[in-house]
Amino acid sequence: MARIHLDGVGHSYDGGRTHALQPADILFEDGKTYALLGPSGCGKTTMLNIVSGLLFPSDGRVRLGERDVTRAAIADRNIAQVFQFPVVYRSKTVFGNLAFPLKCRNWDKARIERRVSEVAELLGLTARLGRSARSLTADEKQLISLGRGLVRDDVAALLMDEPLTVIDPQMKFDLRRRIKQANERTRHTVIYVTHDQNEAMTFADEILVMQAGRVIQRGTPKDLFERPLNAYVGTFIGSPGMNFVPATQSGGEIRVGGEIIRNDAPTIVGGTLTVGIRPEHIRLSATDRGLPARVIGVQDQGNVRVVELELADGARLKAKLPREHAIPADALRVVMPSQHAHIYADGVRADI
Ligand SMILES: Nc1ncnc2c1ncn2[C@@H]1O[C@H](COP(=O)(O)OP(=O)(O)OP(=O)(O)O)[C@@H](O)[C@H]1O
Repeated sequence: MARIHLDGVGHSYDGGRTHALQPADILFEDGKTYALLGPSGCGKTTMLNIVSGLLFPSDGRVRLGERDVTRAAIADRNIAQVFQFPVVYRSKTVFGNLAFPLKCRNWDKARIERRVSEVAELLGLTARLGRSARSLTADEKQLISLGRGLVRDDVAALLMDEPLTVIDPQMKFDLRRRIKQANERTRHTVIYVTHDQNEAMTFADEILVMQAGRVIQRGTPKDLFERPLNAYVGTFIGSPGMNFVPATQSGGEIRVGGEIIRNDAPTIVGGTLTVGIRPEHIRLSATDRGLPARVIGVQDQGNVRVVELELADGARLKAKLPREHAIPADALRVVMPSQHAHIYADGVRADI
């Protein structure tokens, strides 16, 4: 197990004309689980491949613990990696596949059997240990790839690149929980690439949100949900994403549609002001407090409803309400609790 330090690391695939990964300092602490989250092409796999050694960075140094591994071969890094699509030895049994990384390191037979049976149990593969890998479904083959990633408890880090893409959606939730449990025992440093915010939020101790080759915010799932630093993170995280509604400032007061939403605002110089508020934090009221609004549409999501609203000035926003909360039919008002209403100037958090 080791901390991973990307010291000024960046990468250009075209000799420096453009950077797929902008040079930056990034630290992954020992024993924590990280998710790299962002849309396709933002540089997640590039960063992961630099850590694993599949790619040598064009800028900076990579350190695993105290060791500089910037130009070290993959085999010299003691890292386990799981890819998006299954990589299995078709001629071997499930047991043979899971045992392979341990045999390569000359573990004794009893220790191999113990560890393989633990991992097989964790992934629900026990009954298939004697089967040929060739005969398995794509789901099952990916479980073997995951198992090979998890089987060594002495690796410096475990890197996973969208490892659940081919897994049946019903199984994903359960598998995430199992992988997390396995890791709570081994305390590997894990870096997990995903473009799925649910996956990142449920799996990681800390999430690095990426956009166009940069990490634009890192924090716990709670931090990113409650305190997004910019509109990009606010809308990328959450379902639906954060609402941003036009606002005005006068002294310490921030108003939306003439209503005071905050009275403790710092002086904000320049930029278009908006108030950012999560759909989960909006309340609807039939009393005279709050902003007059009308319902545009209601989306039923089972135990919650997402209500699309329009304010008197035409601004639109969404509220996410528990099913049992009534939606007032007349004189509907939108209440934005001040502790959840954040101020943004040109899409950047301005009240911290
Ligand atoms: N081998 C390569 N040669 C040239 N450009 C590349 C290469 N690999 C990736 N890129 C480019 O680098 C940028 C970052 O790609 P990368 O695969 O790291 O992003 P990603 O966030 O992992 O995306 P995805 O989720 O689609 O895999 C993209 O613009 C991509 O087109």
